[in-house]
Amino acid sequence: MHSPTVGIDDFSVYIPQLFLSIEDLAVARELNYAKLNKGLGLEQMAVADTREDAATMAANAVLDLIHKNDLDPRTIGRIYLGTESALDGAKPTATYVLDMLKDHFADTYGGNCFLHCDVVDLTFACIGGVDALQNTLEWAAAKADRIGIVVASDEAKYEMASTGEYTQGAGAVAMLVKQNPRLLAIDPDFGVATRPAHDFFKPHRKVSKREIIKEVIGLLPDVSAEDMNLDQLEAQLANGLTVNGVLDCNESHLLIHKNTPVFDGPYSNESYQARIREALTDYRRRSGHKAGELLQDFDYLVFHLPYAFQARRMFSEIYMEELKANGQWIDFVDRNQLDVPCADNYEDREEYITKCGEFLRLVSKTEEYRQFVKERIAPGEWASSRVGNLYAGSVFLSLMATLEKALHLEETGDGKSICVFAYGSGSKSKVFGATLQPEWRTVASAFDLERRLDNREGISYETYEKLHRCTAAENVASHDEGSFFLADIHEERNESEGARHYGYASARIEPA
Ligand SMILES: CC(C)(COP(=O)([O-])OP(=O)([O-])OC[C@H]1O[C@@H](n2cnc3c(N)ncnc32)[C@H](O)[C@@H]1OP(=O)([O-])[O-])[C@@H](O)C(=O)NCCC(=O)NCCSC(=O)C[C@@](C)(O)CC(=O)[O-]
Repeated sequence: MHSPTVGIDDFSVYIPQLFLSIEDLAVARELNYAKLNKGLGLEQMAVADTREDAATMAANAVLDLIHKNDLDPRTIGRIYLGTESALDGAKPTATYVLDMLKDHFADTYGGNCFLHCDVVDLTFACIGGVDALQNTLEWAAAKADRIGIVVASDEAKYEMASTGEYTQGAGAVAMLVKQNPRLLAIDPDFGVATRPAHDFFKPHRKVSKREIIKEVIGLLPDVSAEDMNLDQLEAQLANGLTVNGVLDCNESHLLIHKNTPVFDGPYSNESYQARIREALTDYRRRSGHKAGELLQDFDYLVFHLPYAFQARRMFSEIYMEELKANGQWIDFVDRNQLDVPCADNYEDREEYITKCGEFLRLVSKTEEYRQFVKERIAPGEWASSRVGNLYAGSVFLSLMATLEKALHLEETGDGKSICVFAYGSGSKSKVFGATLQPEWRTVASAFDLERRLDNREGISYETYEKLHRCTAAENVASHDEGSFFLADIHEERNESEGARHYGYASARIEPA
């Protein structure tokens, strides 16, 4: 049976209005800016404002997609959200997105205009958006008139002064998924590799009441925790069944969920490198593509980018394996006068593994590899340099950046193909192929990505720190009309505790 062409018809992006220059962060942290800029490709990081969260960013991206494509909300069968910045442990963030959109379109299409729209969150670190896409592609393939939206939205926030801080970012990418797409047809074969890992995660952190009491006593002048009867204080908090406060709860401890992850940078890089290699092998097994033909089969390679230069740094291993598979490796080694480490020369296995890592870095510094990066990978890097990590949205931002860059290249006609490498910590990679469709130029010309990034507002390091510490009471951006915002969070400890309410700031109409 002939299977229909399904894929992405259009993209919309929402990036917060505020950014911090990486140079200013480097000065504040006394870091070597050349390392961050030349080594990791960082220029700016998008910073979420006080009244922005994963739901507002997703809703803003979806709203733009709906307007751009003149969609009737009643025809949208699903909105699937990929996020690791969930606002609730049970209620999907996607329901908040739906709430905002429903209110926005109620006057035109009625208050029930999204009643039959299926929404859900998919979470798998940075790859949740790709999981949502794969699922929605299969759904759209099953029936001709199905229209689905996939949106990936996150705030990538790390502890201050950690090695993740300079990779931070925020934003959302929404995409329209349907049959006969104008932009990108996506092949049904997705290669996948999954191995449970603790390279980056956001656990529920367990804090005992005793620990909190000790910390509070430590803040008091002239009192020491040693002088207090901690057992008695703790026992006072476990009386009866009613919950009278934060510490006066029934459990012996509190579970705290933080947006900032626990992570091991070098290990996360190793996981990324291994998983994309394994997923590529699986992709070949499923699709029939052969080892050694990657650069013949695909014009561009697009990756999840936790920072702009991640892919170029991690891909050298696959590059080497490709050359080995197509018989060009020996010539490459000779031309570049490389000394290949040989296991027999090392008694210590660790030393040999270190040598192999150093050797791969040398491969990545060759002129041939640099040229390969310039042509196949770099077109997808520039937006990441200016935005930082979007977590679930990063791989899609990189796709948009590649297409917007390709607009300026005459030779990029329809029929050109892209191999996409997605990664999510924890850990999983998916590899899939996409092909540019005849109308891709018209669609990509309206992305407006570069102009949107140019129109943002730079903030000082001091303002960034306030936003990071959540001490700014109001939005900082001087211009935030035409977007959804977080109005308030219900604070009273009753049946509505924690409920979030959102609003929409209408765009100001400038006098003629
Ligand atoms: C990613 C790391 C580990 C990087 O760690 P790091 O210590 O910042 O950087 P590094 O030392 O590994 O590399 C610095 C590069 O700068 C170069 N350099 C040095 N000095 C100079 C100079 N003066 N001039 C020019 N270049 C310079 C240096 O040579 C090197 O480049 P190389 O040669 O290796 O290509 C860190 O930023 C980190 O911990 N980040 C957070 C975790 C992360 O992003 N991991 C990435 C993989 S996991 C992932 O992608 C999933 C994730 C994070 O998105 C989460 C999810 O799935 O939800």
